[in-house]
Amino acid sequence: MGHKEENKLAVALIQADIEIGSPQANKAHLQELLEKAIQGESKPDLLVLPEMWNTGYALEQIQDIADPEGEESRTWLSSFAKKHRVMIVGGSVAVKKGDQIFNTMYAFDRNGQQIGEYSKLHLFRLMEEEKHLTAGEAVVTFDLDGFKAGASICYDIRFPELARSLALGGTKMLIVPAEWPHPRLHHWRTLLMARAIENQMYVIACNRVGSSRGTDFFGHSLIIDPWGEIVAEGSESEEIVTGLISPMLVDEVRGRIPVFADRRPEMYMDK
Ligand SMILES: O=C(O)CCC(=O)C(=O)O
Repeated sequence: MGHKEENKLAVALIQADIEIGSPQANKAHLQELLEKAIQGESKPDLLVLPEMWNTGYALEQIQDIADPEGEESRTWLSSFAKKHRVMIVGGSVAVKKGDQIFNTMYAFDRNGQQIGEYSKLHLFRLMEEEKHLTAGEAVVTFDLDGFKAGASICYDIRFPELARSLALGGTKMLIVPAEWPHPRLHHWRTLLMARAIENQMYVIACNRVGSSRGTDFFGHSLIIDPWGEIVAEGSESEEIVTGLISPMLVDEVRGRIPVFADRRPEMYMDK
């Protein structure tokens, strides 16, 4: 399956600033950052973008500026992936389908083939997402160079059920694009850490930076290994956060503390 030496994958998180309500400016800016990411010393295998990078949280204009069927975003991401033989999890984009708007992640393999589409399951009421967006209806995984990855967007990480069901389905890495703001840095780091430790999987989380309409986004993109160790963490400024992951470590950690074998699903009050 073309695994790199020692089965490691080089991951680059595009911790970008996003201009609210300006899809074209954002695409042009991200193009520059993606070019920069692949020119680094070791070329990444996987690029990850932040949440809603096309529009930001311009919810009152979203009907006018969301990408119809995700067509433009998908064409762009797919051709970048193919040209540079790199996998991309394209953060998420505001997508218009009929008169509904979704917050949707698209994933591409090294041939530019789309291998995943996931729309945010849990809409964030604090920002009135539910008034403007339609929730996704599916839990989604895709294959990244032979390793199963699971999709999750921002607020989704507050729902351990989603990450757990992905882990039970064989996911080895949880990919989390976000626009997570101050003052909830503590929640962001702790929830991501918990999802990694309890599910014994990698958590790969790309948050935006910058400010929009009085909200400050803190970056702190994170790559956390299945033992809960931080492989890489971003600052609060725009940057490309890189780290090497070794999905084989997931099996090792799961073998060491056999949490999945020790579960008592028949006892849990979630029926
Ligand atoms: O849950 C949070 O605190 C932040 C979530 C969020 O900003 C989002 O889902 O867009």
